[in-house]
Amino acid sequence: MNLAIIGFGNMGKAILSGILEKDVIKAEKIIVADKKVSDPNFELEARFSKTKVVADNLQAVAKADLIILAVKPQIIRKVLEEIKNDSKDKIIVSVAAGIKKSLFSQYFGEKAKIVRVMPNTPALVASGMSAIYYSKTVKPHEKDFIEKVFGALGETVEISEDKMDAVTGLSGSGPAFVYLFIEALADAGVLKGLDRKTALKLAAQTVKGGAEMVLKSAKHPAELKDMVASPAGTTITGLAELEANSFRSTVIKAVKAAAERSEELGN
Ligand SMILES: NC(=O)C1=CN([C@@H]2O[C@H](COP(=O)(O)OP(=O)(O)OC[C@H]3O[C@@H](n4cnc5c(N)ncnc54)[C@H](O)[C@@H]3O)[C@@H](O)[C@H]2O)C=CC1
Ligand SMILES: O=C(O)[C@@H]1CCC=N1
Repeated sequence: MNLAIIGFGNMGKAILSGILEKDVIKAEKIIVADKKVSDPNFELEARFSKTKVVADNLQAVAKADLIILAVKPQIIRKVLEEIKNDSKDKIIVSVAAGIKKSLFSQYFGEKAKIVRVMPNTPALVASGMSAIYYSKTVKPHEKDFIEKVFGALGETVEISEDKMDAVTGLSGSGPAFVYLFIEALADAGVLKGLDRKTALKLAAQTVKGGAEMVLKSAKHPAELKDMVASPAGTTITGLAELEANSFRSTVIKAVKAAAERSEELGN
């Protein structure tokens, strides 16, 4: 498989990192295109030095069997217009939030092999979560290969397209919500006298440990919460404060708003 990645920003880099790290596709078979490459100040990080990086999208797609589109939803139409004649019969994988299969069909035809993926940035440390939707025309061995590509970035799950906006609000945008929580925990630690470095480590490891408990213990989060909260203790006092300030309701509203924004981007 020859791979082209169009868009070499946060997500394009995260995907390439995972592919190279797990050796899913050899660097020599990958070509990356990003218009910023033509900027005289553009510098390629050493870890990507074996991969060909160009400014011209058409050069990237010319020999590709698989094209990963990692440009912003707002400019994807422009890129599709540019590559449409040179990309028929190739597998098109888009990570763009909100952009539906029906748009790709307009450019590549109804029978085109379209895959939509919603990854997240923890992919950079192989702890990503990617939800994948395959159009019916994608063959089982092609699905296996794409599963391997995104499996190199962390966990994967197959979903129907109508769930993609919900996934985008939850696991696509979710890391940013988690970082805000970690930052707030650390700030609180600093407020109570911890140094910043220690506070941040305590906060991040607490979130990581909590997540691992949910994933590995098979216990409901409510049961795990109850295990922490001693009668008349510290935890229940803190939990009461979170409830009084609508913590859960606020998180639900944040994910809902992000999912609705994803819907809007597709319209
Ligand atoms: N950042 C994230 O956490 C996630 C992003 N996504 C999706 O990934 C896509 C990319 O997002 P980011 O990487 O965050 O954005 P970004 O802004 O970091 O990267 C986009 C890249 O596209 C390049 N670009 C702009 N116009 C171009 C053109 N005409 N041809 C080729 N390249 C061009 C830009 O120079 C930039 O390097 C978006 O569609 C987003 O919805 C999906 C899941 C998570
Ligand atoms: O903020 C965004 O639009 C992208 C999609 C999911 C995460 N980042």
